[in-house]
Amino acid sequence: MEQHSNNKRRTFNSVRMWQNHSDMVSQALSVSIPWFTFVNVSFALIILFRNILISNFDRSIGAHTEILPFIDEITSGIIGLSLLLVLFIYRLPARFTPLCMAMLVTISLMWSYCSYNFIVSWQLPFAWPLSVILVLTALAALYYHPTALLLFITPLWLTALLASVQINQGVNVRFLLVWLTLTAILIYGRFILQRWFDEAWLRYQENRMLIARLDVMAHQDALTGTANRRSMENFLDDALLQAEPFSLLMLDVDYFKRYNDHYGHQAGDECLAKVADLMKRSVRTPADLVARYGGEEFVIVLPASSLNEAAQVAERIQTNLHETSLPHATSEVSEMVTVSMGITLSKSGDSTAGIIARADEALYRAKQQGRNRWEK
Ligand SMILES: Nc1nc2c(ncn2[C@@H]2O[C@H](COP(=O)(O)OP(=O)(O)OP(=O)(O)O)[C@@H](O)[C@H]2O)c(=O)[nH]1
Repeated sequence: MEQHSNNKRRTFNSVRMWQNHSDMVSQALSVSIPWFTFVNVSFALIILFRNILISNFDRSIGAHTEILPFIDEITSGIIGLSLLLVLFIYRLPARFTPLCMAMLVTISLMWSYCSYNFIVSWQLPFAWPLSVILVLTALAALYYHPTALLLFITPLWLTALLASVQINQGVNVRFLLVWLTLTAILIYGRFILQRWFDEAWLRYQENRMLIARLDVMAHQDALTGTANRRSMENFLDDALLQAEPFSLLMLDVDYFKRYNDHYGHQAGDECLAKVADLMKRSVRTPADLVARYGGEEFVIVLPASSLNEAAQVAERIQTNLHETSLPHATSEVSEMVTVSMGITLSKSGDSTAGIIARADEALYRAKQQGRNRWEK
């Protein structure tokens, strides 16, 4: 039975990948952080191997070469920290812990230091696009996580402004305009991306509710709210795979044709729903399965139970039925609605059809012996 519910849970979980919004954010993080790292590591490697990629690069920059070894250490640090970040995201359940935040802000500060020196000390214009690409990468990778995004882009973005003030010895209006335009592009872009993310979450939730509704429709009997025949057969298949024996009751309402003929089909429906409710109240635990087998016939499966326990459930059904006192004026056995039941115990090598057939035979005997009773 455990396996049955596990199987069900597994199927359901594969459909419901995200339990909540933060699960969705976690999944997005685990997908985008490797790419974010790839961009950071690639840029850091380009800087580390600059003299191979551009001959005599270090000699061409002239002044302030004493900080070059420090820049190399910093870019190596960026590579190390970026790889650690991926590792953390995969080891932890893909959430931004304070440690990940600290790593992110450190990477950004390291880049800020590099780009400040590229621009201010060596007057290298390619440092601007480097900052812009890094910021746009962060936007694409982290737009759904505002704190992480802000932690990464703020130092870089402010450094770009600071470097411009330094290099121009004051505020350069044209640069300020470009900087402000890029800031607006960033903010607007994040807003649009976030809208798509929220839209996707909304659609996902709607689909989840729809799947849950379809799941109920596929496994439940609409009239009585009990399990339907298909889910009963699945339950039985699983129960037969377990080592522990279980018992099964088959129940049929006595003289139900006459009930319908006398009270009408709609009253018949109501009677079946009441009998089903009463059966649900009579079983031992919610793990016991009450199912509508067809028409006015029901099946109860009692996992890990003996024939005696099944007999106790049968007795409880009869007592509850007696207390409920549903009138049945045309029954030959009572003035109230009664039921007949067949009980059987599972055997090794049993099949679903076999155990149902045995319960059916026992039910037939109960009918033959006068109804309003149970037989095993
Ligand atoms: N109201 C209603 N009647 C149903 C439903 N499904 C089956 N029935 C009726 O249940 C009756 C079953 O009748 P029979 O199989 O002859 O059995 P019975 O009258 O209960 O007699 P015994 O079982 O021998 O006691 C039929 O008249 C079916 O139409 C249902 O969903 N709603």
